[in-house]
Amino acid sequence: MSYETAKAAFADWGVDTEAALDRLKTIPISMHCWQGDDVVGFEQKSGASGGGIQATGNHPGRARNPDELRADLEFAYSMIPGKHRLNLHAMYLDTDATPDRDAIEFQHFAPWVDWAKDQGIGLDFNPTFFAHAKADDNLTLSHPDQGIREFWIEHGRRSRDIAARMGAALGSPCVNNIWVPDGYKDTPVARMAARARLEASLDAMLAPPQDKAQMLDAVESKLFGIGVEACTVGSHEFYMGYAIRKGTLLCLDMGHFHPTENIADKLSSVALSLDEILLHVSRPMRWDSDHVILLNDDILQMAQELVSADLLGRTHIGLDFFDATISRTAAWVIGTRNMQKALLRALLLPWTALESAESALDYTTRLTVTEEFKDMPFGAIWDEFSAREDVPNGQALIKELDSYQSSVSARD
Ligand SMILES: C[C@H](O)[C@H](O)[C@@H](O)C(=O)CO
Ligand SMILES: [Mn+2]
Repeated sequence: MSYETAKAAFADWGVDTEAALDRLKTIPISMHCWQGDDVVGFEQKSGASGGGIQATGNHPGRARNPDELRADLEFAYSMIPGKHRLNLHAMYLDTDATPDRDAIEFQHFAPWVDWAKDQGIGLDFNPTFFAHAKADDNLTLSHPDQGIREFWIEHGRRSRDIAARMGAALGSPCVNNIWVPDGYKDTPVARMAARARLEASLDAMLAPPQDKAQMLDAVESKLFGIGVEACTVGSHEFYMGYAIRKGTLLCLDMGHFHPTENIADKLSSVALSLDEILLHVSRPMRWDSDHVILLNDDILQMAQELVSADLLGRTHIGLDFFDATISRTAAWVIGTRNMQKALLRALLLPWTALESAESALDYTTRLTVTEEFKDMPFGAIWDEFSAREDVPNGQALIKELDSYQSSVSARD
């Protein structure tokens, strides 16, 4: 179907496709660097990612150094319409120096900032509280040992400084997201003590003031992880309370809740108490939290909530998945485009009609409209968006993904 025909079909329902395309173009997605190398990082050491997160698979082409990762990212961005961001973890420093985590500085990340400037993209950042000998107990900021806590507090403080410098250099606030793996494999007896230590460490870490125009603090909860099945110190309730009391962003990771819980339903609840939200868009499956996102009901409902609750202006959308069984660049491209497609579909819904049906308790009309809309020509609108942004679709996209993958397959 041509764009003009599809546009007319949406106009019949009072939906302006041009307004939807204009809005979609302005929504950046923060692509996570760690999909490109299986969460290994560039600290000039070997070892597993730890912290209960693990990429499985051995598809050829893993980026082995910052240059390879940047090349892969550039390719991925060229297959995704619009301008996006990069979400960098502290263990992806680019330097010949070998600073420990409590000694990282902005200069160790300067090549990333220069590159981001060249690309015209913003950066987000994360302290790395895993894959380190001082995290081997699965306890970091809540460790009973004060020396270990102080080590990680220093890492966190430095990460905030680095994030602020990144934000200042790029003219766009850098979200610095704190996720710690802290937890217990078996039932602990002193949960309160662990949570009090985590809170005190976070307070110490966040004490130095930062300019919100340069960096924004975010905290991320989790229900459980491999090796910490019984208790996660930074649970949802812990961080929701912390974020509300301290004025940080709350990071909602779609893979960090019980499988029957729904992020779409949480957004409006937390948004009434928080200024801004960070999303880690992911796809949980059984006990794993990080499959490449599909254009499925979870993602569609979340995007609908962002649009209907008018939350796009205060929600930072980041991705968080890692799959080493498929082309890593294809994973980024598929996942990011799916997030955009979900947003586009949400922007193309007849919200006025739906909301007036709901407020009139006319649930029959609400259901009829949402079901009829499933047959609307969303694909033609996406095709138009991609064409305007000079990005391929369908078989042309597959050809590009295959050809890039072939060019990196010889990496060992
Ligand atoms: C690498 C990320 O920090 C990590 O995935 C975190 O965000 C998380 O979700 C851990 O399960
Ligand atoms: Mn996450």
